[in-house]
Amino acid sequence: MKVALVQLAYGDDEPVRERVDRAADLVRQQRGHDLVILPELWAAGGFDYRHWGERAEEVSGAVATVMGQAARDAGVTLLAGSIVEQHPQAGPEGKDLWNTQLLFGADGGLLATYRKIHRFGFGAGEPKLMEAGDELVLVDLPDGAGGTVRTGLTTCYDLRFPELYRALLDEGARVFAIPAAWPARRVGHWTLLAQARAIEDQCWVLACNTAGTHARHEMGGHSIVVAPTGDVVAEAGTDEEVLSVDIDPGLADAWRTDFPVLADRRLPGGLR
Ligand SMILES: O=C(O)CCC(=O)C(=O)O
Repeated sequence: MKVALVQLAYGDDEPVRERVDRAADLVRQQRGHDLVILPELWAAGGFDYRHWGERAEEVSGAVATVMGQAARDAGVTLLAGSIVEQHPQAGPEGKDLWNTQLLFGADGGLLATYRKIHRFGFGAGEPKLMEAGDELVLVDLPDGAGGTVRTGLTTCYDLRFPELYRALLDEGARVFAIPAAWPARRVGHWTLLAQARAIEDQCWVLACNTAGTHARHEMGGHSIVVAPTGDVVAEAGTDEEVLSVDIDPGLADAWRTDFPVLADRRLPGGLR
């Protein structure tokens, strides 16, 4: 299964429309891959809270339209990172925005959406402006060999919450796909937690971060592909870069057989 992680770099000086066209061109250049992944909130700006309201759109909006076309032009499954989703019906906290991933099939059709469950910002940014998602999302993605591989979708800060990945594992995940806008200051946590999730759940981790500096936040880059064994198969630097990697989805099951740690899971009585 050939995957491409498009570690987009952007700053405040690039108009959103140009960024969208540039990202679409990068996706079109990935023809031949089975899966292409973009980072979190790359069009609206991962930390550009002030502009989220005006840049919000429905899951059938302008960014989605361009990304669907790019997926179809390239003939790839495209996890187009996330958008600031505006929905006519407000959520339980009375807000109408979500941080929502868009997944397109190779025919350009929208296959799935995932609303970020853990909002980052400690009372500012996401928790102030957005609702939290509350649904696990798993999709069976083409594995490049005529089959499919069960893939769990999560976003950025979700990476800090191992119980979410256990839940995805228990729903059959072999791969975790993780678009992000993770800052440079804590990039050590990012690479370490990506490896931890791969090791503890014996899954592939495909973690696509943002590069560049926007809204006074330097992004960390270091997009990373980690095998179910914990081996780092590829890791980007800090600039814009496309990580192109051939992964064997069957390695998750092979490794679980070789090293059957998941079969030894136990919960003390009170936690069952
Ligand atoms: O957890 C972190 O350190 C960064 C998370 C983050 O930037 C996000 O979820 O947007």
